[in-house]
Amino acid sequence: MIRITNLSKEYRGGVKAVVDVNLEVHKGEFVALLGLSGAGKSTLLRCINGLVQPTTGEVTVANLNVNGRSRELRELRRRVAMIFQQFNLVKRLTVLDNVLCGRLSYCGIFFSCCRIFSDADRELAWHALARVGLQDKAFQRADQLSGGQQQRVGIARALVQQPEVLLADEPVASLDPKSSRRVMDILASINREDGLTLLVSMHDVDLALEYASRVVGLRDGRMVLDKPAHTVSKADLEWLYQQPDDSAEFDTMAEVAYA
Ligand SMILES: Nc1ncnc2c1ncn2[C@@H]1O[C@H](COP(=O)(O)OP(=O)(O)OP(=O)(O)O)[C@@H](O)[C@H]1O
Repeated sequence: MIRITNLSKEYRGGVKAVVDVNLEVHKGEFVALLGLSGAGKSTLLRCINGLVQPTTGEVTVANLNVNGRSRELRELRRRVAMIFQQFNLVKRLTVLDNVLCGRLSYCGIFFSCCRIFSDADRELAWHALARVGLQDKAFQRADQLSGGQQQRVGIARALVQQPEVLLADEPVASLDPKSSRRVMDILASINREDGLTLLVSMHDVDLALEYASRVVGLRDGRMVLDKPAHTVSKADLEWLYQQPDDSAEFDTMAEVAYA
């Protein structure tokens, strides 16, 4: 479903955020992306949906080239939805209107500018709100909701896009433990019931190991861990989260932890 080949991203100023990453994610997998702050998780996710242009390498999603022609990119943007740590909702719009924003890529320019949605779109939005348990908040302004509720709106917006892949950039980093679990439960049910492929960057290792089927770890932009979640050991995590200063051997260590 997602194929990443020799992907590197160097930002202006010479920061190497992603270094020669090769990764294949299969349909229906639930992959947690782990690593220290600055390890390159967000950059990698953004390269997958075309928000960041890689310096070298290639990404395809469902055989569509992320850096291909603009028509291909438009199609890809429909198939790949993303949710963010800070939710990225339009604060002054209602919850329902925010969810309907997930349909914009299916409308013509006129309809999307005027925010005119079909009955079918509205039905999809109601259904998505029911799935995340927020139908009763449909007509409230988005900024009147708690963080956990706003993230659930973000998920509903992603669902109405009817994507094949859902990328989530630290979706629970700003939430309390109870809200985090609720969001993770919803993501797990979407993965299980809809067969959506999930790639989720996280800082909470326990949650990642509990919910994901596979763990990919980045360190200084390099992929240094790729294992089924149930086989990830304490030593793997210590290695992954070792501060760069702690490990003079890092550069010379040839072997990475793979299944
Ligand atoms: N737009 C940018 N311009 C320049 N450097 C950037 C840019 N975005 C990220 N970086 C740098 O690239 C590196 C990787 O950042 P990235 O945000 O991808 O890491 P991350 O693992 O997602 O971190 P966090 O967990 O803190 O979100 C960091 O050194 C960061 O400072």
